Formats: sequence, C-alpha cells, structure tokens
Amino acid sequence: MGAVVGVSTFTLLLAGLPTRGIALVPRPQFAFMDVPTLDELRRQIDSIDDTLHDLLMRRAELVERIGASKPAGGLALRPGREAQVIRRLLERHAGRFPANAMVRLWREIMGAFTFLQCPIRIAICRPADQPGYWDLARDHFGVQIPFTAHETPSQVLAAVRADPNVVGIVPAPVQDEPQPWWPRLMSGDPTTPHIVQKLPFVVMPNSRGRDLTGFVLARLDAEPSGHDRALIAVEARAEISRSRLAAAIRKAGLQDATALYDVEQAGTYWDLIEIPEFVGDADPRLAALALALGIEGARVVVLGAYAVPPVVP
Ligand SMILES: O=C(O)C(=O)C[C@]1(C(=O)O)C=C[C@@H](O)C=C1
Repeated sequence: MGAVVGVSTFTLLLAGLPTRGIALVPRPQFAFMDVPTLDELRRQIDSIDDTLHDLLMRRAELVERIGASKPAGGLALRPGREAQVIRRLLERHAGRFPANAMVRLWREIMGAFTFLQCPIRIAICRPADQPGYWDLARDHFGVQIPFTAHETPSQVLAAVRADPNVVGIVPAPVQDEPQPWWPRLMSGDPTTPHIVQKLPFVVMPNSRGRDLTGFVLARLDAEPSGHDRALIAVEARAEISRSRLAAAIRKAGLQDATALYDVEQAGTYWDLIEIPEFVGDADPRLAALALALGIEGARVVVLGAYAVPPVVP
C-alpha cells in the first residue's frame, strides 16, 4: 500500500494538485506505476538510434553488393527504383513524424548510397535570378553528391554529354520559351541523355525550390516505376495541328496526352507530348504514331519518362 501512496503522491505533484489527504486516493486501474523517467526515455531513444544506425550500416553492405552487379563505369542511379522505395514508405507511414521529413531522410540515404557506388555529380541549370534550382536539387540528391551550377540548359547538356557520371537538372519545359532544351534530346548521339525524373518528387515545405519544377537528364534508359509518364518528341518539316496530333496519338494506341509543347525553328517543327504511361524506346506504338501523322520524314523519339510524384499526407 505504501508504494501505491508514493506513486499517487508523485502523480499529483506532477499534475500540480494538492497532496493532502493522499491516503484516500484510490489505487488507479491503469499503469501510473510504469511512467518512465526522462533518463529511461532517453535510454530508449539511444537504443532506437543504435538500431537505426546498425541498420544503415547493414544497408550500406547490401548497396555495395548491388553496386558490384551494375555495369562498371556506368551511372549507378536508378530513379525508378528510388520512386518505388519512397512510395512504399509513404504508404506504410503513420504517426506524428511528418511524412516529408521521413522522405527527406530517405533522399539523403539514397543520395549517399548512389555516391557510394559511382562518382556521380550533378550539373544544375541555376540562372543567377533563380537560386531555388540549387535547393530543388539538394533536397533530392542530398549533401554527399557534388554539384556544379551552370547558367543555361545548353551548358548542362554539354556537361552530361562529356561524362556519363554527370546528371543534369534543367527547368521543366514551358510553352513559348525561346530556346527549349528538349528538341536537342532527339539527336541519336550515344552521349545524349534521357529524361529520367521530374523534381520535386516530394515537395519540401520550406525549401527555396518548392515552387520550381525541374527535369533530371542522365545517360540512362528510363525505367518504369509502376506509375509513370513518358515524354515523346515529334520532329517534322511541317506544322502539326493539336487536333491532328491528338488523333494520331489515339490511332497509335497511346493514351491521351497530359501536356503538349511545341516550337518552330527555321522551318523545323517539334512537339513534345507527355503521355500518362511508360513508353520504352522499342515500343511499336512509336512507329505507329509516325505513320498515323502521315507526314513525310516525321521522326518520333522517346525522350524519357518520370515517376509520377506521390500524394503526401
Ligand atoms: O537499388 C539499387 O539499384 C541501389 O543502388 C540502391 C539504392 C538505395 O539506396 O536504395 C541506391 C541508389 C539507386 O538510385 C537506387 C536505390
């Protein structure tokens, strides 16, 4: 009984209630006796931190084995797999820890583990008046991977073409921009990168990059993540109306476009079509699209794909 009185007194003191008449306080049905002390709680946190740390070190061993199975000298980055990892964790996420903070941790983990496998570097188009692109890239790729800033998408493309371990980040296409970068991805040159990701994948609420959108260019084939959008470019010597393009897309068996951009330079016309599904380089619907357009010499090329960003609770 003495112990019960003691615990109840302590509880009342904590609650700022008078402790007189304490002997009349009935024994509680629930576990006041188990209220852990601050030191005990911190010991539990230390133990959790040790487990997390041990698991990270074990994860590093597995990533090294994965790295050894990838082609030597190539880029180890796998944006489709990274998207699957983040989506899966978001689906199981619960509790008070903010979901985007959890994503931020895993972005740091996967950035560091990509860097562990290959000398990846990021070339960012960060015009002087748009410093947020740096943050957009840092939020995604973490602090281990070295970055270089460039003034124009052309400079970024040149950096990616010069080194297979350089990954480029350029502003997402907008209609009526004077010199869009995307028609340049139609070149058949083997150093030409693909679009492999759209940023942000998950918006970081207080980032300087939160209102910006970038595309990641890498010398990799885009890989399906299970929920993707493909970017297909058409080059022709004649202007293609939107309705003609839409009809040809449907006739080729592709899903309706979710976004369209076009540009003309010196009598050459380019259209960029975003399709709400993954389309690989060898997809027969590409040839079907070229045919359905009915324009002599029209070329249709997949510029890449990106994993559709998840809805973050
Ligand atoms: O799964 C892989 O291919 C890995 O290299 C592992 C890992 C990861 O840390 O989970 C790291 C880098 C890749 O971009 C994707 C995922």
